[in-house]
Amino acid sequence: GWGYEPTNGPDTWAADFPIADGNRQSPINIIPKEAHYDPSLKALKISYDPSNTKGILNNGHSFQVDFVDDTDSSTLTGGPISGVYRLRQFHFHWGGSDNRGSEHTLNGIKFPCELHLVHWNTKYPSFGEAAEKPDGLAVVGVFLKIGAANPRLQKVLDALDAIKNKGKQTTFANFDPRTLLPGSPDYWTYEGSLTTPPLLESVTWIVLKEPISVSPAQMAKFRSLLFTGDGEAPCYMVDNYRPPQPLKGRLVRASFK
Ligand SMILES: O=C(Nc1cc(S(=O)(=O)[N+](=O)[O-])cc([N+](=O)[O-])c1O)Nc1c(F)c(F)c(F)c(F)c1F
Ligand SMILES: [Zn+2]
Repeated sequence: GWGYEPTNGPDTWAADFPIADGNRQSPINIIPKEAHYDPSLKALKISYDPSNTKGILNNGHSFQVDFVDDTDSSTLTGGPISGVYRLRQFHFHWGGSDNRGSEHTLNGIKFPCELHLVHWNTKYPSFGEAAEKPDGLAVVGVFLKIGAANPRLQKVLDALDAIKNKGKQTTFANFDPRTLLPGSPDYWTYEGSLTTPPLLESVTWIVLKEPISVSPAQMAKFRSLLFTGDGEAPCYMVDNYRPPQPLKGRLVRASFK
């Protein structure tokens, strides 16, 4: 199956997922000077219920923290979206060293890691249905930059020893993803896609301007995970990011001047 190695990585995905060469693919390089300030953009309204936390899973491409999404208790509204989007899961993308790892870039600069909080539009009956619609998903992206250790990340990182291999999952409860968000509400937004197969063009991207911090030791924790299953030749889970894709005439809007 698809992955991030030379034989199955981003340059090979178009063979099985032709939409990889589509007109609204993600991620992109964000050039702040070329973004359009849109005064009509609302503030993001994020309210998560930590008791919705369901578990943490090594899915072979990243690790994800899943949330119960059968009620409107953990939602995203406002910003560039209309209606109510429910939090489904969050996950990260990161590099084998601190000079790479993020999917979105800023003026061509890569960050060592990027957090994605995946939400789906409740005007559709399910996540799977929403993922097939042009306004079905909203993903909030947060850059992580090297600095002081981030205490908010630690609870997530401490769970990784239990999910070292692909397919492993463990209990994870009462986590508030809001604690991972930066102080500034400023964001860029554009219409894009999932950045992993099936690369569906159903995502309104909301990329926050202010990064959060992560320490080198914490980055080493991310890099201790394995792409591979128990009993397979071990391959460290690093460089699980897709590089920026062509903008193809899309507008990037900014919520701030
Ligand atoms: O649920 C998904 N989560 C997800 C998205 C991304 S993402 O990078 O594409 N993203 O949107 O942030 C990265 C990872 N990850 O663990 O790395 C993820 O686990 N993907 C997903 C899927 F697997 C499907 F089979 C499908 F039909 C669908 F609609 C989906 F949206
Ligand atoms: Zn992602």
